[in-house]
Amino acid sequence: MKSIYLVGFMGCGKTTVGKKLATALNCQFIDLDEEIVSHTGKSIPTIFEEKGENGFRKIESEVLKKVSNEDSIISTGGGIVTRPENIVFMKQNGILFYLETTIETLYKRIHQDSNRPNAVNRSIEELNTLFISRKSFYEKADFTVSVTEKSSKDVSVEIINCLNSLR
Ligand SMILES: Nc1ncnc2c1ncn2[C@@H]1O[C@H](COP(=O)(O)OP(=O)(O)OP(=O)(O)O)[C@@H](O)[C@H]1O
Ligand SMILES: O=C(O)C1=C[C@@H](O)[C@@H](O)[C@H](O)C1
Ligand SMILES: [Mg+2]
Repeated sequence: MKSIYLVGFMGCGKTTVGKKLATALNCQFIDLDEEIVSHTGKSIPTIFEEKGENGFRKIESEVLKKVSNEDSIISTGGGIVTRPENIVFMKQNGILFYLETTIETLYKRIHQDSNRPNAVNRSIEELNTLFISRKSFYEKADFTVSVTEKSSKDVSVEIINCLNSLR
């Protein structure tokens, strides 16, 4: 099996669905944000504070390359697609699933969480502007799975069915 990358905006469920998928498929689970924290020894808000978003993106690309293994489910960070080189790398190494939903759903899930510097203190309109600016990059994924009004288990079953249909 190739690596499976989950991409999509903050709050679409990449981490939650990724864990379920890895359990169901009995393979390694890698959360890129968690890897960044363990490689640097710093929280994501601290990295943003100290190095800015550009510094964070540089580390993110390095860690992506370091941890990408075959037979893994890799939940990426919401902004991974902002660097075209990351999309090229992930496409060479695996299959990309875009977990797609509405800005209303995303906003409800993330607006109270202080661990996402790009979401904290942003109105739904501001987040929507960021979402729209990234949409066409997420859509470069091999498959788009709508997650609206589906449980994370349902989403993982849908991804497994899609993978089975490729065999
Ligand atoms: N299908 C779902 N239905 C309801 N709630 C969900 C679903 N998937 C995820 N959530 C909830 O939404 C929140 C965000 O989920 P999660 O952390 O998995 O998103 P993410 O895509 O990994 O975000 P980020 O890009 O910031 O890493 C969590 O509180 C999670 O429990
Ligand atoms: O969408 C974003 O810009 C981000 C999403 C998170 O997963 C983290 O990677 C970080 O908070 C940045
Ligand atoms: Mg996540």
